[in-house]
Amino acid sequence: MAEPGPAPAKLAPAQPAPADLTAVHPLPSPAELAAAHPLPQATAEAIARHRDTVAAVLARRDPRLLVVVGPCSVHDTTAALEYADLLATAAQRLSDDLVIVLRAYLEKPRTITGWTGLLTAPTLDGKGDLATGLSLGRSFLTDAAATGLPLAYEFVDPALAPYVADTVSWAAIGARTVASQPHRHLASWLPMPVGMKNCVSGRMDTAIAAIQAAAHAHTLPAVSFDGRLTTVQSTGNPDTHLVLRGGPTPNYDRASIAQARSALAAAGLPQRIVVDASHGNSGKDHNRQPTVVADLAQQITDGDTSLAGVMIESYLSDGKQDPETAHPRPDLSVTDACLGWSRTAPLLDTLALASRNRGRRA
Ligand SMILES: O=C[C@H](O)[C@H](O)COP(=O)(O)O
Ligand SMILES: C=C(OP(=O)(O)O)C(=O)O
Repeated sequence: MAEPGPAPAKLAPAQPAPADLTAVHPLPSPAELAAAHPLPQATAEAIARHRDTVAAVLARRDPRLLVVVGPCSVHDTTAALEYADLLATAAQRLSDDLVIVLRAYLEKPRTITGWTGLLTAPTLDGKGDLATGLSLGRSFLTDAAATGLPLAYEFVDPALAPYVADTVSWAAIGARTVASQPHRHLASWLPMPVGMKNCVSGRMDTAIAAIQAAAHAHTLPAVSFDGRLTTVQSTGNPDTHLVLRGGPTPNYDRASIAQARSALAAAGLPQRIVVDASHGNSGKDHNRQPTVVADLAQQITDGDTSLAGVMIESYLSDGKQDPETAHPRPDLSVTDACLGWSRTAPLLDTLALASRNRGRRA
């Protein structure tokens, strides 16, 4: 008879609840936060129209070009609203050719560690103060939406989406989360077009799989309006699309766009692509964004109808600063380096001309 093996290890007992209840910080429900920072009816109606317009651009029912532009992250809401006012004026002027959407990103995904954005760490010191962040963040989003601009937002933490989603007209699932099932399921539920970014590695197949997954209905957990964890049934998002952001090498060139078109066609998906001029496409050097935009403008002028949109990281001043600096400037990015406004405005004119030229060819 075989020797009996070692006794199975006992399962560790469940951890007791933390004794120090002062370490627990209850948050408002999405309904309570929305009541404190409501969207006026007229703004909510404008957001519904913006979502339809962005979807129409992506489906080519509207011939204009989508331009998602703005800071890498918002760390100073007053300065970011100053930027939004500049952009709103440009958006109005160029509205025959461009649908301009403000990057209003309040959550930052990190490769390893770093500041996670205003919503979760409003004080820049890395100390999470979610209650303050949610209040400051939603107040900013309602003010930014009041400029009349559609807002773009990357949903990093699915649990926080119900607090802000009603303000958003275009969403991103980022390069670091596009493989994640909770993010794909969230996208299937979000009531706006969602761009799926290629992975940091440069692979686009994960984003294409994300587009397919989010098109389906799913059952997912979500925080309800009154703050309870509930089961939600999504219907599937018909307006998801690919965002090329480069990887170790760029993927905005004609060959990469053609490769993306083929991959989308092979998956039975519409060949509609947004290209991010920053991140892997600029090697994170903001000075390279104008070169990327000029190349994309030429491709659009030459009649490429698969190019539905362009993303630019832009802010009031050129460059970036260390987020841990003692007195951060309000006008300078604390995450990726951005193009300053004076170098961004001419790029918007270039893209408007390219969009008009493409329209003339059609
Ligand atoms: O868009 C911003 C950054 O590229 C993203 O948050 C990742 O930043 P990190 O690689 O510095 O963490
Ligand atoms: C983090 C971002 O992009 P990516 O996911 O492409 O790195 C971003 O756009 O802020």
